[in-house]
Amino acid sequence: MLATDGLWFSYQEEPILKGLTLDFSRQPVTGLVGANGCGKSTLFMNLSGILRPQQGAVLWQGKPLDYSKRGLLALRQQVATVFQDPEQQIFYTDIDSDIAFALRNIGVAEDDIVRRTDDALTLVDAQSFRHQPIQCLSHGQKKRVAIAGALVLQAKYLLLDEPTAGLDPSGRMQMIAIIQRIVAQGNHVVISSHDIDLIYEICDAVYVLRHGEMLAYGTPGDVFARKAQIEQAGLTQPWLVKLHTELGMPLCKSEAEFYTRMRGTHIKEAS
Ligand SMILES: Nc1ncnc2c1ncn2[C@@H]1O[C@H](COP(=O)(O)OP(=O)(O)OP(=O)(O)O)[C@@H](O)[C@H]1O
Repeated sequence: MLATDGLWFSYQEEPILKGLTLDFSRQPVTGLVGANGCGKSTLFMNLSGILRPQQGAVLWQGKPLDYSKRGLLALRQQVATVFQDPEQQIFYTDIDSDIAFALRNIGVAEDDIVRRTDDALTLVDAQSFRHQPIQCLSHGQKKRVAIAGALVLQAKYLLLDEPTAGLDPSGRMQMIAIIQRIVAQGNHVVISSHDIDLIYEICDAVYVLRHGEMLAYGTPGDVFARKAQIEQAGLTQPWLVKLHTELGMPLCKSEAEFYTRMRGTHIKEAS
């Protein structure tokens, strides 16, 4: 269980996160949305133990986080964070060494390292560029290497900060498929993103933050239907929700579902 209980965090004297009580274990994929500066990255750094709340707690497996070196090492094997900028997380020039780095650090046997690295690279579709130097990779490819570096730990929770930022449409679709594969393996994913359509389509639950406070929580369909509240948070509704609220079209979870339902409607009208 990964959660927060009345968490307050300030930089210097400035409160940024204000009494957040959130639970990321309720659903496989939880979204975190809010305007620039509302505290999403700060929350991720609290969840991964990089920052420590001044009041309240991060709860891991039902207990307040243990900030000892040992406690944090154990946490980071179970809760892995992939930050927005992949350059922040890549240390080596060759992909295999970079991904194996964390496993060597925790003393995993070499045979296991080879197997786990191979599995992680397959999961993120990185086998085709596995032997290229990292500096020759595109932004999207580096992002996938950074995710593989987190997956290799076999963490139960993956925190993804802006997973689709800077990706072209096909890179974005590939990222969605990767996230779905990670979830299909029984893991939890928390996604912080300004890509509101991604959050709507891929998440099972969404938290909306505003100035460090929780403004709303619920299923994407419920949360994004509340237009005034979404605008209050500095956000806009996903396009599929706009079609529903503005034009009365059926509320669909994905583009594919929308086209299927619309085709069905047209066929009925034509006959
Ligand atoms: N190291 C720091 N020292 C002081 N203030 C900081 C620091 N890092 C972030 N802040 C401030 O904390 C607030 C929240 O920042 P944070 O990066 O968590 O927001 P965010 O929701 O992730 O924003 P974005 O959507 O732009 O990525 C902002 O007002 C920011 O200026």
